[in-house]
Amino acid sequence: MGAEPLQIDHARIERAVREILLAIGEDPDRDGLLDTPARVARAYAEQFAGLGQIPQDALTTIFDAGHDEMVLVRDIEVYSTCEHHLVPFHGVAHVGYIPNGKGQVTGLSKLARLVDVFARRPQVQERMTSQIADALMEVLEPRGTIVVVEAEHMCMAMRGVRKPGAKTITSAVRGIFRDDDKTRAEAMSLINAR
Ligand SMILES: Nc1nc2c(ncn2[C@@H]2O[C@H](COP(=O)(O)OP(=O)(O)OP(=O)(O)O)[C@@H](O)[C@H]2O)c(=O)[nH]1
Ligand SMILES: [Zn+2]
Repeated sequence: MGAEPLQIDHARIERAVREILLAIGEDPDRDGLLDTPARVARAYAEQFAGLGQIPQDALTTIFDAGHDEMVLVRDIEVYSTCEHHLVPFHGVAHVGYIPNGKGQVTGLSKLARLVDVFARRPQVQERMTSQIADALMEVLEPRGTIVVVEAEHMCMAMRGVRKPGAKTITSAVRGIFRDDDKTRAEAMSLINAR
């Protein structure tokens, strides 16, 4: 099942970027900036491609692996865009789940694809973390899921409070990971094992 692909309005982005360049006192017609509005439009189309996607677009492969214990993919590189300042935040996501009684699992790469569906949108880290967990619960119907995201926000590093290196850690636990301390602790020890 796939959603209608989102139509990013390149011409509109180009007009807006030209306006911003004028507003900061730049000359959008100088050589180096001539192609910038079109480049930004292409970059935004990629950065915000997740707006046109739904979790089912990512979790396309579900099969019976006869495995009903924890599956955890750690250190999934994540690049997203802070919706407050439209600058990047980046880090890693750890995504785990325990399959349901039918032993249904998804392809490992699909967990990383799911992360991207939500990362490639204007985001706050907390919502992105919850959305990944909720989508996994909805599509895979596992016994539970855990999502932990560790990220550095450029809006806190390069501007504003200027604290490079500060890490924000968010987590979302559902099902058995919420109800059972031992299961959650097992996942956290796997996530933190270096
Ligand atoms: N909770 C949360 N806050 C975020 C995230 N990304 C950015 N922020 C914060 O959003 C807040 C926006 O605060 P405002 O006071 O409206 O904006 P601002 O004047 O640019 O704030 P400063 O960044 O402190 O200069 C800031 O504290 C950011 O650090 C996020 O993913 N989650
Ligand atoms: Zn920000």
